[in-house]
Amino acid sequence: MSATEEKKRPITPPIEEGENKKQHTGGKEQQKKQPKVHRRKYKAKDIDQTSPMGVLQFEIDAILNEHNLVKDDVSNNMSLILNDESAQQKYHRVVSDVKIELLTSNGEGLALIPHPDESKKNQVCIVPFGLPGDIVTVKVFKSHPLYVESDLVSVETEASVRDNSLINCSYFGKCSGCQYQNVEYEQQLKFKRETIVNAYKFFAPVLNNNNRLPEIRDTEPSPLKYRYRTKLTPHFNVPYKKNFVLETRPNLGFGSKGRPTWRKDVEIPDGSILDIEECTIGTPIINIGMKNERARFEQEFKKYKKGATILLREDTNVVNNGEDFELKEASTDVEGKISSVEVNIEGENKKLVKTCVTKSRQIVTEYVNGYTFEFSAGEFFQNNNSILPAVTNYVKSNLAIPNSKEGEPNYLVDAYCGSGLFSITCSDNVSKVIGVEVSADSVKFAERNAKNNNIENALFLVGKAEQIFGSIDTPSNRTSVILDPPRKGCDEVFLNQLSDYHPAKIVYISCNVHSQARDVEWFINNTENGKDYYVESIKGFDFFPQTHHVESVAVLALKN
Ligand SMILES: C[S@@+](CC[C@H](N)C(=O)[O-])C[C@H]1O[C@@H](n2cnc3c(N)ncnc32)[C@H](O)[C@@H]1O
Repeated sequence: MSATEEKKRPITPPIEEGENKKQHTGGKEQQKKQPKVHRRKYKAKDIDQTSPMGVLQFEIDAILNEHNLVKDDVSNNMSLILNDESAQQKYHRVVSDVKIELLTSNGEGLALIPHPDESKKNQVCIVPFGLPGDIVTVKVFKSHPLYVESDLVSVETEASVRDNSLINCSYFGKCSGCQYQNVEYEQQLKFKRETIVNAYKFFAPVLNNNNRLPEIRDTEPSPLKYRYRTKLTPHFNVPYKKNFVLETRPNLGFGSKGRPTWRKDVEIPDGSILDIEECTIGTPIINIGMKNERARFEQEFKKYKKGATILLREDTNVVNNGEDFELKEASTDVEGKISSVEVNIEGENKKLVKTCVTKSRQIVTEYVNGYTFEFSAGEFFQNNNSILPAVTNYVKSNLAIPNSKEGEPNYLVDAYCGSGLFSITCSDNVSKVIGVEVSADSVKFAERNAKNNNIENALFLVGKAEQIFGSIDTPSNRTSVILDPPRKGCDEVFLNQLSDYHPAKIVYISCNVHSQARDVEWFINNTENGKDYYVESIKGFDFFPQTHHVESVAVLALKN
């Protein structure tokens, strides 16, 4: 055996996990001390079931069910893959003739491919940018106990939903931001509705299996399909080395999704961060800001000792036509002039003057349905301004308490209210609004926003939603509650209190329909008064066209 062959040998013999090592060391001479062999073990990470990785487990079950398979039929020998280089090569290979069967909630294709080790077995393979019906070639590059990850190499037969001529961005197919640019918009909306259907199937099985869910409504389209995102955060990396000085400008842009090669019309350079000059889902002023900040970075990158994120947040100044106005601090062009974009408001004698703010503590303004909202540029605010009138109107129309008599008072509790978007836009239909929010900073803005919009019936409290009901004195049978929690959803403490409070209506808005479905199931089936409610409607809103994301609004009402 030559020296090079020697080097290629596996580091350790391929011992199965749990196998008695003595079997391999039998014989007297084996009593001698053997050098300790370090074997790598697969460590499963704790995952939130409602995160994309958690949802994937349900999606794997779905594809297995479809083929009458069980998990053993697709399992991978992780001990072997981690400890045996030749096994690794066998697993991480190119596979052709792969049929994409499902789309995950993360917007990736899911397929079954032959197992590299056992002819009777298969593997579940994730194929980013693969669409249901595509026949593709993939390169498997990472293995997990029940699935493998791959890059899309080429598309041999295109799915009927694929139309690559629709692609609007030269980085689509490698950038991790968009998944659906090559799908007609109507079809994107259908995919998103399917995500909601599946979320309730996976996370609300009791309600789903007992026909206690309404038909999921059609997804509400975004008025803007591109150029809608009012916030972008391009970033860059600097290698971590002592006294390291950057010689060339690092890539500034967004994370890449593997190393796919399927786009034959453009060559997208590799890199964990793609260098992106323009993002077609960002608003015009955000892209002007991106150009300005890239030019500045070109001059200043040597100053950076570590990677960073650049904030680009749209700021909207409402200006009466013909009135003089001064622009606040914002991104400037190479000549030091503040960049701005003007938009006329139809039928009104005012215009919107938009700039791009880069400082996270700076106060910015959004204009929604005639209301203005101020908040810190780095804080949460919905990122697609164009769909906000439709969403806020929908929420408002669903707060009405059934069988109300003329003149009867009615109240609104807006849990997780942020800087007051729903409290304020829904305030004119109700006697009093109480907004609750954990961030004191956001509450200050909610109060300020109520004042600026001449809203006098709103009160905002700093506190955890889980602790609010003690301090809320509105009669529950005349009160509707809005929930708009972060991605992880509500906790059981909150849902129990909500059930004890027993409001007349609940409108639950969510950017993670999986945690929403879990919470709705738990609220109705596990809380004291949950049985008094039914799910009146569920509808998706497309805040992020071209991507897999969908927001969902579920309305719960009291049974008669
Ligand atoms: C998805 S945002 C919604 C904000 C607001 N409804 C809007 O649309 O602008 C969720 C908000 O919940 C707040 N939050 C997070 N955990 C909370 C908790 N336990 N109690 C109250 N608010 C919380 C966050 O600070 C954030 O403002």
